[in-house]
Amino acid sequence: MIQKQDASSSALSPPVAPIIKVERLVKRYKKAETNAVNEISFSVRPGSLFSLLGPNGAGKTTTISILTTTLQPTSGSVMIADYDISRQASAVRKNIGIIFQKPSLDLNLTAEENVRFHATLYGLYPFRPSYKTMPKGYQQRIDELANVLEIREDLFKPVKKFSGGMMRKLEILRSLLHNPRVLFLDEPTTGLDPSSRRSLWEYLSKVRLEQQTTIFLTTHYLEEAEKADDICIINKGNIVAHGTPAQVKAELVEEYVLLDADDRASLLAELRRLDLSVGEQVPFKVSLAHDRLHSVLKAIETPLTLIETHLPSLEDAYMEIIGK
Ligand SMILES: Nc1ncnc2c1ncn2[C@@H]1O[C@H](COP(=O)(O)OP(=O)(O)OP(=O)(O)O)[C@@H](O)[C@H]1O
Repeated sequence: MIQKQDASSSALSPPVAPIIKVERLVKRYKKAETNAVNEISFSVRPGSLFSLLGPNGAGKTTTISILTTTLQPTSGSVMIADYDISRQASAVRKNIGIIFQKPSLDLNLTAEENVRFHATLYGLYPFRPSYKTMPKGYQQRIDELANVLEIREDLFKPVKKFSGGMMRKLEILRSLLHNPRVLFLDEPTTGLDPSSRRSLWEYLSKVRLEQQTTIFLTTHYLEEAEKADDICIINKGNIVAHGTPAQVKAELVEEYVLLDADDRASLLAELRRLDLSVGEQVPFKVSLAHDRLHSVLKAIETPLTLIETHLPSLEDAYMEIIGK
């Protein structure tokens, strides 16, 4: 198992206190025979994009529900922005924004009304009957976010006229209104077409850069997780890999090149002289990181008839882990 628990500290930068710290978290549902989440520990760096990946039933929703204070853990501890989720749940809620799998907008209201009612419900601003009569602070914040998300023009339109992508943007806007330090997204792009999915990602990275928000994401889409700073793969309630996408890939899937030549004896002798790990089977399979490939190929003098590189994708790593 890969576990890079302390990706935040390096020789160049001082260690940064995690914004989320999960320690030995366990959830066992009533009457269940096994733990849905089985003593998992990980931490998330402030301002980073963190992705929790796993197949159906892995324990992602259970974990995100505990972290967002909607489900009680069986044991273990979770700290978010220095608050304990069990003892300081309301302080945790003030510091987080949540976007659930199912949209929760009122289709009969305009976009701005949806945001206004939410803001009033959460005690962020006193209720006023129109946008114009709301406090200046509210108007400025909603304008700023609507500009980032590029839905300024649509703020006063009824939500029932919105596309799926626009609704998602509105939900993001609404969840960011109180400046949360962490935004939780549970499979946010499920049901969106590829172009809405792409633009949602652009908006999320913009928001992350401009608002310094930490993003905690669960997804089934590997290409989305590949954009994350850190990923954590869970399967049957256990962490099976944790690190940057590159670390997960590098440690789980081998990078190699297949080489062949008419004069195989000469090629094999050369590969061995270059101190490369290679078997007798043809074509020769040479374990080689891609950054060394060029120099090794230049050093080989035997004329080659085959050069085939194999670079692992996160998908390869994922299938490798989940298949076990
Ligand atoms: N309310 C519940 N009562 C009993 N068992 C549950 C409950 N919710 C989830 N489980 C079980 O806990 C395990 C983890 O489920 P969870 O929903 O957290 O997985 P997931 O990774 O979010 O899956 P998916 O990708 O399908 O949403 C599964 O075995 C599931 O059957």
